[in-house]
Amino acid sequence: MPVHAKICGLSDSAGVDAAILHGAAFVGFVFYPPSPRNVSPFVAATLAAKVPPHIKKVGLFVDPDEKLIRSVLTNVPLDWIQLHGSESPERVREIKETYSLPVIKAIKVDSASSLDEIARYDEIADMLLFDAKEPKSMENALPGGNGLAFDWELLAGANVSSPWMLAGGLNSTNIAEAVRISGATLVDTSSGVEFEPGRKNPAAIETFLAAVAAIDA
Ligand SMILES: O=C(O)c1ccccc1N[C@@H]1O[C@H](COP(=O)(O)O)[C@@H](O)[C@H]1O
Repeated sequence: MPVHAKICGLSDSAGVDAAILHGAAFVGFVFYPPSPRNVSPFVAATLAAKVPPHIKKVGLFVDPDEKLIRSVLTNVPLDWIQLHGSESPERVREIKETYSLPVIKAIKVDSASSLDEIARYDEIADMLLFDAKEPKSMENALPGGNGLAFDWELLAGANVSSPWMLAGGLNSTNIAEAVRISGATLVDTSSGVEFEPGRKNPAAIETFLAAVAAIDA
């Protein structure tokens, strides 16, 4: 089965162009001010205008309030909302219904028990995304986008009925193994295609997407 990729945390034209040219299925913009990848609705609107309709535009939020979501959606024609905080199932449902957009809910994984969360969101979110849980010991950790991988074996036997995406520390050198072990058909990267946090590397985006395209999942 083919594997499709999301390139997240895009904040400039060169990164967006590389994602489009080399076959991303999704592009992501971060609307979370503490992140080095945060973009204003104005910048995101300019970048989103470059994206052809077959590539889906995802807006990433962390426990967003209505004011933030509205200010983004007024300017940026998102196709998906990604919720990467501690949003409850009720809040996920509310956001879906209020904005009539499909929602990706991130589940943070650090052990088998993390997967208990699947049952809480599986019938509510339109897609789940598995990312590494940020370790308490990590200084300046973000709620995601820390470039950390988790034990992909945990997903091998997981019972998920919604579509799901693998994230967390993925790059061109580990993506084939990550897909082989986890069984993912959708993958997401941000840190793995950067020069430094918040500065995407177009050549690394190209290499990552080529590695994804070469996978015979
Ligand atoms: O990228 C961020 O700055 C970010 C901030 C807050 C929540 C999530 C964030 N990023 C998302 O985390 C996963 C994994 O990223 P990485 O490849 O390990 O860097 C991915 O969905 C990012 O978009």
